[in-house]
Amino acid sequence: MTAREPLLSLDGITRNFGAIEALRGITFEIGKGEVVALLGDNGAGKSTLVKIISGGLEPSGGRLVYEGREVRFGSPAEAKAAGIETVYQDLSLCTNVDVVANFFMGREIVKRFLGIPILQERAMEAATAKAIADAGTRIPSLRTNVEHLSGGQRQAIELNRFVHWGGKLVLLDEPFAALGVEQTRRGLEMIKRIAAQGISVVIITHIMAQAFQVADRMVVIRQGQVAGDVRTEDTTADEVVRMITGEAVKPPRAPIAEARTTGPA
Ligand SMILES: Nc1ncnc2c1ncn2[C@@H]1O[C@H](COP(=O)(O)OP(=O)(O)OP(=O)(O)O)[C@@H](O)[C@H]1O
Repeated sequence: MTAREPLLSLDGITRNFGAIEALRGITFEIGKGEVVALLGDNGAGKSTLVKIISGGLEPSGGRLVYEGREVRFGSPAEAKAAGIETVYQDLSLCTNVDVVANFFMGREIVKRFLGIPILQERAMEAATAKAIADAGTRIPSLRTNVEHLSGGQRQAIELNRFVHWGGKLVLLDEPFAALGVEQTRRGLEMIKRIAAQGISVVIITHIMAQAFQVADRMVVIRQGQVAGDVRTEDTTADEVVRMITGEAVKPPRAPIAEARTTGPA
């Protein structure tokens, strides 16, 4: 359980695909400004869970409580409107336009002059420059088409955009899989900076060192259930591996309360 004020609580989330029970009652919380690493073996259910949180899949059962209210996201657009978004490596950027256009995609600043809509290019460029500078991201020129930027720079733009438009929970599924060492280091630093601003982050990673570098808490999923929910400072890589492989469960699951066989006299 998180020590912080919860932003999102998952309560008994299940998801079936036909006869396959991909998620079998997932319960944990994500605190405000907390970085939670979601760990687990292949097929454990991590991606399914992330899709449910971000509106890409509906749960078969259970509840999502977000900012104190039960929610149901029918689509990624609904989750995004609520401030929850999955950032996939550069998939949501338009590569044939520049950084400013990407930053304001669908949210362009337009003023009408004699009834004619005019794009406020300078205002948009200034706002993009400020957001990117505030985040400490370095990009050669905001007028560069995104196709000419590196994978790390594209990811930084996506994250900066998410923060700029009031995002509250960002989900990252193996965000550094295609990045080099230096770009990964910058990406991890950026996650920490984002979290320090009060934004919550869920990161799926198979690389234990990355989880230890960036996460406040680790939630281990095994066969569709939570096998571990621990603060990073209270665990070790060895213990997390044992939770992933099923040799350890932490905290231990509460025994199922025995049914009362005798009623009150
Ligand atoms: N659309 C689907 N149809 C049928 N089964 C699915 C579907 N999506 C996921 N599954 C099954 O649900 C289970 C969990 O899959 P999921 O992709 O969530 O695991 P994962 O932990 O993200 O794995 P990986 O690390 O390999 O990406 C697996 O048994 C998988 O085969």
